Amino acid sequence: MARRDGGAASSSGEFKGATTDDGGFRAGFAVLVGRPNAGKSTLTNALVGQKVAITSAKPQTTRHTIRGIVHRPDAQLVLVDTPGLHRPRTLLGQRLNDLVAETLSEVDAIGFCIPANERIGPGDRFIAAQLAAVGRKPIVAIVTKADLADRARVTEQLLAVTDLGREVLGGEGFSDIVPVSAQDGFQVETVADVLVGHMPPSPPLYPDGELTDEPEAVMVAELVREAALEGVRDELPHSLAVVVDEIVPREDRPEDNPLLDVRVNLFVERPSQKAIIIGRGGARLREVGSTARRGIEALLGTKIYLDLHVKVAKDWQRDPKQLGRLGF
Ligand SMILES: Nc1nc2c(ncn2[C@@H]2O[C@H](COP(=O)(O)OP(=O)(O)OP(=O)(O)O)[C@@H](O)[C@H]2O)c(=O)[nH]1
Repeated sequence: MARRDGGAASSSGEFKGATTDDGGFRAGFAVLVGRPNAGKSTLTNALVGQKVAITSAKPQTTRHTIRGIVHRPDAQLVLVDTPGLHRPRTLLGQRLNDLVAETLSEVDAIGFCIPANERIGPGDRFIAAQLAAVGRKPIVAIVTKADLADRARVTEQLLAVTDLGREVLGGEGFSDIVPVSAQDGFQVETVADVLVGHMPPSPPLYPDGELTDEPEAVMVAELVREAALEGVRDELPHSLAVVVDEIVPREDRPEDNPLLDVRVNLFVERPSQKAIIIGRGGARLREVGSTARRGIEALLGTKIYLDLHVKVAKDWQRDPKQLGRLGF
């Protein structure tokens, strides 16, 4: 474990408490950005305390903006989990980046996730430059995966992140720098405190207990997507789009034992990718189906029949009409 004595470094030298001066409530929006695999989804889940965003060992899995809501007695923090900011290579990439830019302009604070165990690279610099362009927003640097680095390495990374902030943002750089491990809970509270400190005085924005405002279909699609990408090669995440066709109650079921029919289409770009998803004799698709079904049943709280169809939609990433049809 890296730093148990952590705490947050604030450029102004003071720690910003959660409540307003008059002890009032704070509420607002924060977004976590960072390159693919930086740990954004895992941190969102740790902050919210329940699995809402979908994590995966493969980059680029968070295609939709998913909000998790941190409810506290003194504050409400609405977290938006974006896809990784990255250089646009395809039309889809451009649309994702537009989505990110739009999201950034609407939030009260930005959490910039940088893994403790990897050197700062061109991807991080690119994102930092994008953030600098957003203007005067509090940007909190969050050094993630602190459990994967020893104490000396975490310290070194905190210094490197400080330098990056001063260099790219100018002045004092990042408003705060916080090391965290979402995996073992180290400093997750501190990240929440620091982000809440940047929220404006406001009554709660959402009713208590609400964890996400994503439509169920999007979360169902994400669960299928996560299952389909489990253990596959790097090229597939970009080439897979999952669209829920329908979720309908099966007729003639007893009231105390309902069943939902969930029909989902998986679009890939090439027949070879279709073969990967389906597997020999359909074995892999069956596995994807049963993994996704368990998640969807837990999400919807009812038994489902999951019907998966894999289709080839050639170059769907580059074709605006296809993108529209796929819901992007
Ligand atoms: N050891 C350790 N692993 C972590 C931690 N946070 C995330 N990970 C792992 O890092 C990988 C990527 O984490 P995600 O949370 O999916 O990363 P992301 O930034 O949301 O990734 P994209 O959706 O691709 O943008 C997963 O395998 C996580 O289990 C952490 O605090 N400690």
